[in-house]
Amino acid sequence: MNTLLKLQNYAGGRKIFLPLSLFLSAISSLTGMLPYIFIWFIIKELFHIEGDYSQVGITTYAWWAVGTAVGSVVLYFTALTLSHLVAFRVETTMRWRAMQKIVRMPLGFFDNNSSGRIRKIIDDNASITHTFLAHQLPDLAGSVLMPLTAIVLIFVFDWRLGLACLVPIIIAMALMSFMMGNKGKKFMENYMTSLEDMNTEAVEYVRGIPVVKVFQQTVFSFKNFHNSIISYKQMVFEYTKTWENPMSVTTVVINGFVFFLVPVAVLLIGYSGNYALVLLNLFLYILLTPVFSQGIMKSMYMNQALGQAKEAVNRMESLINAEPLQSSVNPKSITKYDICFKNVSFSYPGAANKAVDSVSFTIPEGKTIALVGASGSGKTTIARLVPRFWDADTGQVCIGGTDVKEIDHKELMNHVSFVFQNTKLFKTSLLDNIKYGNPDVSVKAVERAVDLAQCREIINKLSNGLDTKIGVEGTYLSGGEQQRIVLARAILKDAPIVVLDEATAFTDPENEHLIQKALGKLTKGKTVLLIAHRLTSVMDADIILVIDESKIAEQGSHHELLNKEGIYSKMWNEYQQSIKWTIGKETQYV
Ligand SMILES: Nc1ncnc2c1ncn2[C@@H]1O[C@H](COP(=O)(O)OP(=O)(O)OP(=O)(O)O)[C@@H](O)[C@H]1O
Repeated sequence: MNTLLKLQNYAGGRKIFLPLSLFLSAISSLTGMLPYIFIWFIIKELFHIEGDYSQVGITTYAWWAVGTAVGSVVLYFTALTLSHLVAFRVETTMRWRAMQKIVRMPLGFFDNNSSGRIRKIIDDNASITHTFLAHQLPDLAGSVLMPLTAIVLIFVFDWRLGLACLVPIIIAMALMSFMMGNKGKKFMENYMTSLEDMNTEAVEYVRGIPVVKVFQQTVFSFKNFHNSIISYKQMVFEYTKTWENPMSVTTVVINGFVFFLVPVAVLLIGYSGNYALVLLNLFLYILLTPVFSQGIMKSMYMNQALGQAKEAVNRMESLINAEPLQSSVNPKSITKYDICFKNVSFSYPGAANKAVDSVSFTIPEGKTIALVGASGSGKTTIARLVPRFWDADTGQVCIGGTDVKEIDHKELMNHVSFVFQNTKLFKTSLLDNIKYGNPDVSVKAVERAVDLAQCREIINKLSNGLDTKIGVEGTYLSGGEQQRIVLARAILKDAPIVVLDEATAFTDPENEHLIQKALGKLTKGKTVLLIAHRLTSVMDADIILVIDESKIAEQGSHHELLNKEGIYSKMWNEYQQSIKWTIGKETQYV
């Protein structure tokens, strides 16, 4: 019931259709019982059992039987139409609300929730609620009411045959509640989680196929994907095994009413004077018992469908009700572009240790600060607190003296450009890729950004120039070329604050030279936060912060830090050694 109320919240103006559909399908089920009773009267009249033969009576009963059968079908059809109307509305609203929430989530949310998982949560769960509301719900009323009415009827016509019918019903119900108990609920939860895991791992697997092929591996090399399939298989197999015996007994019992009815009827014929009436009642009960079988089977599937719908709504709501990025009631604008971290600490959700621990520093407007340090020391996390991938747990991250939480989100995004190592180009034209986020800029401005980002020779070698579509008809760019296109996008944006996280990583020397040139144009006169493993890229920074185990360990200019002979100077020496080293021999560093 709770699930139905939750679903109704998404039905908007069609809320009333849900109870209406249930009501009509309930009436349809009751009406569907009437033809059996009219047939009973027809046979009674036909064989002169307890009364006079009446031609008018038979015809009238026959018409009533046909009329109620047709009426039941019409009512059911109307109930289905309403349930479909409400199902489409609920599904659309759920998808809509989930999508709206996703765009309001902190960017860091997408680090921990892969696109595969999010797609699964939204697509699959919305579809499950649709199937439940449109197709299964109308049967809910019927599956409850029909057997209940049938139970009343069997006692009205002959309570002794009624008791005989009750035996298989009780056995089936007991087995059903055993199968559907807590174990069933837990299974549904695990089942949905398992499907999500498999989906996530499948997406990861498909993304990693080039690596799998290069190393001549099979699906078994993708341990997580393989494990997710195996654990899904095991869970479903074990659960199915627990159903094997009770399900077989239930199916036999609910389809074998006749074996319980016939012995009782034989006894009754022996004791009762009116054997014709006993036979007539037996005939009616044999007609009615498939209603029980159907009802019990339906309510069994209904229970399962209800459990699945409940789990689907809960999962959908875990996304819809997720904590979005907090926005200020009186959002402020950015007027100055210095960045200040005031005693900032941050831990990732569920992590035991802080990823950023009491970090304080200032980047004056127009200056460049570089973060260096061992892998996992917290550099990326610090950089990502500026554009609010996450919000600091304690302390403040300020731009121009204003806490980033107080700044209007759009304003913040407009004033910060970030370029990361894993760049993203859309499968559309180069022009659209560069203009992304600035759709109204002139082609002239795009051309200028292309030149500044050292992309001219990339454009010139493509037959359709800027209109060439990426990722189709064999048009692919190298990693370094893609990086330069992304830099053109950032140059066009011309944001006063630039965050660069490993923007030159994994590029060949030729590309690196061009990228460095493009970065020079992008960062000129801007407030820059730069992360780079190659220490030669950071030596010109105004200040270098050395991050060690989530804290600032040292800070100063390149020369100041070298003179300190601390962590930075050690890193610098190791870096020099590493670039001296070549395969097979050591070359002299010049
Ligand atoms: N999305 C995340 N969820 C949970 N923990 C994370 C997440 N991203 C990073 N971490 C953890 O936070 C710590 C700091 O990571 P961070 O990426 O900031 O380090 P880093 O210095 O930038 O490393 P690298 O130089 O390798 O990029 C690490 O222990 C890392 O495992």
